[in-house]
Amino acid sequence: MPETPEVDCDVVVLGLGPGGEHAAIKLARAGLDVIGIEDRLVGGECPYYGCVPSKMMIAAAHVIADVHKVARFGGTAHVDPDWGAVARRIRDEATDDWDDAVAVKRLEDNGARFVRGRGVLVGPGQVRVGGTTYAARKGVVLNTGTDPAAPPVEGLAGTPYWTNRDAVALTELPRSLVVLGGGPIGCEFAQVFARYGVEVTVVEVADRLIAVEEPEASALLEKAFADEGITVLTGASVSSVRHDESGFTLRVDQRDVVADKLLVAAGRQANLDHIGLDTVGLGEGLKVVETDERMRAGDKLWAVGDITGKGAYTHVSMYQAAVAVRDILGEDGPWADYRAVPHVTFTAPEIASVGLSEKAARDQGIDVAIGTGDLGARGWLAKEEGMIKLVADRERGVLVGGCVVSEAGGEIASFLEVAVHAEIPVATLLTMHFAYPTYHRALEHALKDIDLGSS
Ligand SMILES: Cc1cc2nc3c(=O)[nH]c(=O)nc-3n(C[C@H](O)[C@H](O)[C@H](O)COP(=O)(O)OP(=O)(O)OC[C@H]3O[C@@H](n4cnc5c(N)ncnc54)[C@H](O)[C@@H]3O)c2cc1C
Ligand SMILES: NC(=O)c1ccc[n+]([C@@H]2O[C@H](COP(=O)([O-])OP(=O)(O)OC[C@H]3O[C@@H](n4cnc5c(N)ncnc54)[C@H](O)[C@@H]3O)[C@@H](O)[C@H]2O)c1
Repeated sequence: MPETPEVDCDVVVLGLGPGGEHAAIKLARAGLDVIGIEDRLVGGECPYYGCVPSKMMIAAAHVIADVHKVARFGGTAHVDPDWGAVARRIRDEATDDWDDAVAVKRLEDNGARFVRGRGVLVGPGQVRVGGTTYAARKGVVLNTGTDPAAPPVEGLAGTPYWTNRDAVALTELPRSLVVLGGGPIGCEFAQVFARYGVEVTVVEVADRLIAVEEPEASALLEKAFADEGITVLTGASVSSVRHDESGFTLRVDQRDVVADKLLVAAGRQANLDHIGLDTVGLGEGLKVVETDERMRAGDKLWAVGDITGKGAYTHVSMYQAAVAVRDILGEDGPWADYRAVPHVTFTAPEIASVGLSEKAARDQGIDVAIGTGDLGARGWLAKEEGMIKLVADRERGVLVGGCVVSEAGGEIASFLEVAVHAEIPVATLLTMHFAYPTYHRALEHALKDIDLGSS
């Protein structure tokens, strides 16, 4: 038997999503011999199929919808939506027609070596691609990310349903669409397509949209969707899916829901099967890879990104990559801390959260005090509905979480990120100035609403 060719290096990065790409470039710039291995496109889901194209679609859809506000303030305006312009921008400006040549060049220009192919762990610090083994003296950074998951619904597997990867590449829109799953992906796409004139139905098995968020946030989003003519079926159980030349038929509880196209946005599955985890002592069939505060997952192994189960967000993946890089370079932290992880669903209104929800805080046994408020003077001026909900630890007198539902909610929530991260006492926050009439001034009212008692 001929020996498998072996290529030595300091670090192999297996999977080049946002975190893997970041780690490979940082480590190579620090002088290490790095090999990055990617099966599809360098950069992963975010630039080609996720955040970037979806947010381009959202930017366009929100502008289109804003035209309809003219009548509410006085005046008339007319808009002719053109999906072709959005599709061209995604193809040309966001994805280079789904070509990663620029990203590969950036990797190599920074000193890393690149291998295209599917890598499999074959032992601590060892990854095989095709017939070649890449042996990493320091170890492997695992960043294999997720694929769209298909729920086990009868008939679904044999149909030409879409996932996010199809949705971002559409050049023409259907007349009608069912979105299966009312999480962040389903809701963002549902609103974009509805704003471009598609008749949209969202089918969600949970009793509310984006069920990980505060119930008050879900209620506001459901109202906004209803106002825009999006049909939302919550607590809805899909027993079968059929497809023929007239389109899709979903059996939802006791009725049929019919549409031209079906978008499945019912969650993700981690790319952890058949990648050789058993060869590094982790076993097969894992849903997430457990890591310590340095992102170490085992002997000569670090893991970053969605596969760690700490929040499937680009900023988490890149944060974790920076932590792993520090550990690999022998630096002394800071290590991973998830108390103030933010996340934003870019619907209108935007739902932005930081840290713990009320339920999560209570589940942790925290003595919870809640403060709520509306969007204050600016909300009233702009005729925007929204809300602020703050979650405080009464014992420590600090915020442990918060949710802002508002236009630009993600920006307003940066205040809460600082407050939760730096554990600034609520009493100190209340001594601040809050500009009038901003949205963030509404935070002051919600802070005043928190009853910290006498402790
Ligand atoms: C529609 C949509 C919208 C989103 N919007 C946002 C947003 O607004 N903000 C936000 O923060 N997050 C958003 N996300 C989530 C975000 O895209 C992910 O959290 C982000 O991509 C980080 O993923 P990751 O680093 O784990 O790896 P991924 O991006 O999943 O990349 C992993 C890479 O590993 C490669 N790979 C897998 N297995 C192998 C193997 N065996 N060998 C070689 N290569 C392999 C894959 O081909 C892939 O390129 C969105 C996601 C979607 C789908
Ligand atoms: N703006 C952002 O930051 C952003 C945007 C999109 C996605 N993401 C990330 O990507 C992750 C994945 O997003 P997602 O929306 O696909 O997943 P998700 O798991 O967050 O939501 C999926 C939804 O589908 C529902 N569902 C599952 N099976 C179903 C069925 N058979 N019938 C009806 N409903 C069903 C679930 O109850 C859930 O509400 C998110 O959790 C988030 O971390 C982030």
